[in-house]
Amino acid sequence: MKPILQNLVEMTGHRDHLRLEVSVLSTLQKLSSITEVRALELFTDAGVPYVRPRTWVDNGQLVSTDSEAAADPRREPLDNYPALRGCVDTHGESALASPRKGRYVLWLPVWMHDKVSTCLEITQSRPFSAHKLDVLMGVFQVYQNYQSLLDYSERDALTGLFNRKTFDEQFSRHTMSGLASRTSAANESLVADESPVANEHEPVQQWLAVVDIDHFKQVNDRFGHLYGDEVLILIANILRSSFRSHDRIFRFGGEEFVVLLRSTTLSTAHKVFNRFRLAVQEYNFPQVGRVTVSLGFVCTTKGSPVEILGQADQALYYAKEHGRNQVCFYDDLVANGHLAAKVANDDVELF
Ligand SMILES: Nc1nc2c(ncn2[C@@H]2O[C@H](COP(=O)(O)OP(=O)(O)OP(=O)(O)O)[C@@H](O)[C@H]2O)c(=O)[nH]1
Repeated sequence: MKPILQNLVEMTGHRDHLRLEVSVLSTLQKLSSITEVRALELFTDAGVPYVRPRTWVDNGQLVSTDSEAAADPRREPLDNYPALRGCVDTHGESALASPRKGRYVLWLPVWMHDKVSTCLEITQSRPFSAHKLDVLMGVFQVYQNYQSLLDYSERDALTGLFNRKTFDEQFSRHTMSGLASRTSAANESLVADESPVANEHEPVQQWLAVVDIDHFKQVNDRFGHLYGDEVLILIANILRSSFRSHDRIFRFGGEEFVVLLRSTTLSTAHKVFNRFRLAVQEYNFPQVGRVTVSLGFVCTTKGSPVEILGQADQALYYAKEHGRNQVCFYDDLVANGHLAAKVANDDVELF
């Protein structure tokens, strides 16, 4: 039992979901008779449920992918795993596959806010004994509880979106990995492989948008803070339904939100940001009626996190000063002479 305890201590030392996942798999892998461990990601694409490996053992090492799930060539329809599909549909705790050729597979879905996006898969060469299942479930429970604690610390209490602290961590990591992929020739094929097919004239890139509710102070002043809070919750819901699951949405504080749009072209970015703006404009907010948002966005490939955020903010304030309820792209504003490009200042470091 001692090695398991040591592994649990190591596992709960992580402050990152993916590292925690690797750590739990490494713990499970060390148990006797286990031949294979994987973490599967469950997601839907065009209404069809899929599953793909996110962490698995390769040459004796646990490896993970952070690539876009929908574009992963290893994805399979969830229907290929009937026992797991049945378990997910019935909100089950675990599922055992029918044994095939001496392979016994156990699935443990990770339920979070009544949703499942991760499932651990444990394979062994003989049937799972009751004692073994007890040990596995014990380790899994610790992992699941710790995942939800981590999740809680990463989110804003009012809207359930990721908070500013999480943005700071994820965005600096995102810009660092972007820099690495641009400077490392070895990484180029990986990045190309993981991105959706680009239009030959339009590169696929990442985009950062800052969203701010227009005249939100008036909402609070006229209807009170409770209605103001409800507007924030409803806009967070519209944000969640307007973007894809691998995009990231943060509440930055007050009535300001940030969206990180992954792997898409400039024209698609314009389209989806405007689609979100129109969805807000058309929504009938209880008591309050109509609310609008302004949005400034920029590509995340050039500059430090501070510069990128500053440029999106400049575009947002341009939108605010020129009528609100609109989407402005920083590069267009600079190209048309409406904004002066900010001079890069590598000395400034806020992250
Ligand atoms: N209800 C509620 N209000 C908040 C919260 N956080 C910030 N606010 C309010 O958001 C308002 C922001 O007002 P301003 O920064 O003046 O901006 P605005 O009225 O939206 O005007 P523009 O941005 O110029 O369109 C203030 O009244 C804050 O009190 C919150 O969590 N709940």
